[in-house]
Amino acid sequence: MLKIDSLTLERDNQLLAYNFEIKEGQILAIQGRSGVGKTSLFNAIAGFLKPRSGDILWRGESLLKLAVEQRPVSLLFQDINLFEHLSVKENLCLGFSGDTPYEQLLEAAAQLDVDQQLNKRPGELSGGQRQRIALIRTLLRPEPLVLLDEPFAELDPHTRELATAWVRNTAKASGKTILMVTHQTEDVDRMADSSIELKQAVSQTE
Ligand SMILES: Nc1ncnc2c1ncn2[C@@H]1O[C@H](COP(=O)(O)OP(=O)(O)OP(=O)(O)O)[C@@H](O)[C@H]1O
Repeated sequence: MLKIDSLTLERDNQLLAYNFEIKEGQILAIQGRSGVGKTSLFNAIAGFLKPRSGDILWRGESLLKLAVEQRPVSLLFQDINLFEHLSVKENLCLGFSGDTPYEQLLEAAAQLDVDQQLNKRPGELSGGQRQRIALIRTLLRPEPLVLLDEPFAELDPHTRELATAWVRNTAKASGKTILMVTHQTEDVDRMADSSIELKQAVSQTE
């Protein structure tokens, strides 16, 4: 279980408030207007933003006392970070300590139609191709909790369908718990086990 327990974050003199939980192995879609605090929530779960109050509990333990690198979290932000001096294939293999699942990575690249791009540099790829490379790496990393911030934004409808199916199948096969920000109702219908809509910031701080 991931429990977001009466969490508040201070951002831009506003207090953002969250309270929900998700069972392990489930996929939760998070919706809500621009600026409502979806990315801020991911920053707090990953450890980049310190909450003002409340708690984030994973398997009953607070994540707040853990440093970023100790948290059981793999995340894909909107501004995808790929290293330009490395090939796409090297980028794909980054971040695995020890056991890099080469076969799984290559199989995923083929399924998502980016297997012809592996020897290129990230700068030679389209936005949608970069997004798929980052998505593969984020999901195949060993961390059990996966945060995806608009992971399909750059994809055309056909590729989007491929990618949503791949994410769901991969997550279910490996028991991942996924929080996914999306503005598309069809992503929610195709992928999510449940969804929540975040509401406007509750109050202004002094
Ligand atoms: N680095 C930052 N420093 C200060 N305030 C920030 C920062 N990033 C975001 N904010 C503010 O925090 C609030 C929530 O922003 P956030 O990016 O979490 O929203 P969002 O729901 O993810 O929006 P979008 O759908 O546009 O990505 C906004 O009022 C925003 O202006």
